[in-house]
Amino acid sequence: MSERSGKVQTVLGLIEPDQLGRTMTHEHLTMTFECSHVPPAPGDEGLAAAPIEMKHLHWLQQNPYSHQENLLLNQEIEAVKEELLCYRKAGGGSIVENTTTGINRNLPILRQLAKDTGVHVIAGAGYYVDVTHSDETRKMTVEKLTDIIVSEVLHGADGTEIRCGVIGEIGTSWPITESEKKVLRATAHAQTQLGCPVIIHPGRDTAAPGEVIRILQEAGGDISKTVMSHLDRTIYDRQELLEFAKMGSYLEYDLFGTELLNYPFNLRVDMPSDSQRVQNLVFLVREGYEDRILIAHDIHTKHRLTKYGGHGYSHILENIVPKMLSRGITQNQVDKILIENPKHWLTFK
Ligand SMILES: CC(=O)NCCS(=O)(=O)O
Repeated sequence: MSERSGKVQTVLGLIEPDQLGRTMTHEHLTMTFECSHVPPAPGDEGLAAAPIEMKHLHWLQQNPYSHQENLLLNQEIEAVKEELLCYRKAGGGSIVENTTTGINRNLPILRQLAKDTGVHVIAGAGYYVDVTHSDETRKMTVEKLTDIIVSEVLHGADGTEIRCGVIGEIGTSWPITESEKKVLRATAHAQTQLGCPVIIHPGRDTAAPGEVIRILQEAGGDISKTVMSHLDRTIYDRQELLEFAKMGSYLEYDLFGTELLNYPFNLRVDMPSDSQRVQNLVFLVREGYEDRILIAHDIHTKHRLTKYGGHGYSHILENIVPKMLSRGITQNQVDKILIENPKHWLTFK
């Protein structure tokens, strides 16, 4: 038993699980996403370099990764603070902030935002995808990576004493690279030592989530305490979804608010609409998975903030929950998805 057992670790310290309230399990409050810049289509260079303006909003919504400035969420601390205050007013209690090494985690800012807004913020330990791994990271052994991840949870990360409360989002590509496999094994070893929650960013291929779970399992990870993120853009076939669900991880639909015709990272993917995401939740609930579902918006670019005409952090509470209820998901099931499931996932063993 450690001091963390039975508790949730926020950037302001340990809290009782019942204090969490409604929780978005996959968001970013400050990060940079330059690693995922997509060159604009020929002819769009001017739009890609122009300041963000109302008249360009539709283009930005359809090409979010082709606009360099849009990838700098770290420039919007004041706007994010305002949005978190709105999130609280809308009934939100907590946010899991998934920014890991490679996309500019900033723990002092997370702590300040938590202090200023009263929203519980849980920070993420570990590493994002391979393209962001430093040479030093690539050379590390699994043991060294494990020690670093454990230390980020026990003692604090990035030279601060601010502690992470989950491992992840741990980034993986497709195919999974050797460096990413080492980080996955280190994640499983750290989870075994700490009894903590884990969250994974899978590569953009239907086979990716299952492969990640197999690697974690072989390294001794606790799959029942692991979240598979971004299922929206990763597994679309219902039979394949059920096969994956049987592996036992939490199933996360975390791109609510993203309505995108061409998904630039995998043009074969038809990004679902919010209505289709809700249909997937209804399907999983009917198949008996209401205890395994988590949802969020994964805000990681400027244009999704209300300041820029986006949906903000309260979209699920204000718009998606009523839609879920109107499609036959009960209030009790909504509470499971937004309160009980996050609580069980985030509580240290
Ligand atoms: C920050 C992050 O990794 N978001 C996921 C974007 S993706 O397009 O679903 O991979």
